[in-house]
Amino acid sequence: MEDYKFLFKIVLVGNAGVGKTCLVRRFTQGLFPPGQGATIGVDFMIKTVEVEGEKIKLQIWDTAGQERFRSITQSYYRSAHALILVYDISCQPTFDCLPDWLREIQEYANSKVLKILVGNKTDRDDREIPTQIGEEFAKQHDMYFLETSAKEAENVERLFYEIAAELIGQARSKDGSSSAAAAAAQRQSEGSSIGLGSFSAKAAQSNCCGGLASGGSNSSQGG
Ligand SMILES: Nc1nc2c(ncn2[C@@H]2O[C@H](COP(=O)(O)OP(=O)(O)OP(=O)(O)O)[C@@H](O)[C@H]2O)c(=O)[nH]1
Repeated sequence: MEDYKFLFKIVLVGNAGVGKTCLVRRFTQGLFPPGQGATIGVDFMIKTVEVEGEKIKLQIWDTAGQERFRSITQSYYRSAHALILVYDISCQPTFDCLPDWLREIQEYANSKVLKILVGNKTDRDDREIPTQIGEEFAKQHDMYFLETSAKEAENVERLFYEIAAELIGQARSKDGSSSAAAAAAQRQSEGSSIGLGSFSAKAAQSNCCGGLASGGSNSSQGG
């Protein structure tokens, strides 16, 4: 039987092509998969981590950035303990859409959800959004901030471990009340510590800024 102290749900949102799937794969599988297609609907993966001596199960939901899936993805916001809002530091339109994403979050997520702004693709040398601009936006909107590269594994572990640590802190500080109790109540034995959700697949990519960032193909990824 698998034993863990808390289960936290983390949902990734942001424009198509910013690298949400790659961040999740890097963290859960240690891979930077070539030729990721666009996410259809929602994918989820599970990883158990150890933080401050506690076993924590992270259920990570990777949502589709494409507009046409918005009604599906919105339904996953509500139960999230943390929301990671991702943009691409080399693609201004993905940053310009952040206020729209915040409106969605405001409307559909729990008001106390932990929000993290992530500027991904720091390995690219065609940066359009300076770090400071991202930082300021995050501060204005009461979000944590981190820049990452799924490709080079920069700050990816840190992102998820810091979220886990923060959520543990929150759960402990209101021990006995909603969040800790809810998380503890969800303790249950399940399968392996890393698993791929099955009700979505990857299909042909529609990318941000009109083109593929790194020669992505249409290879489909079974769900
Ligand atoms: N250079 C670089 N490219 C990246 C990085 N992360 C993702 N990419 C590329 O960006 C493209 C889109 O990545 P995905 O992870 O599929 O993007 P997504 O946000 O999940 O897209 P949707 O599923 O459509 O919402 C792919 O070509 C990736 O190879 C990164 O850290 N650096």
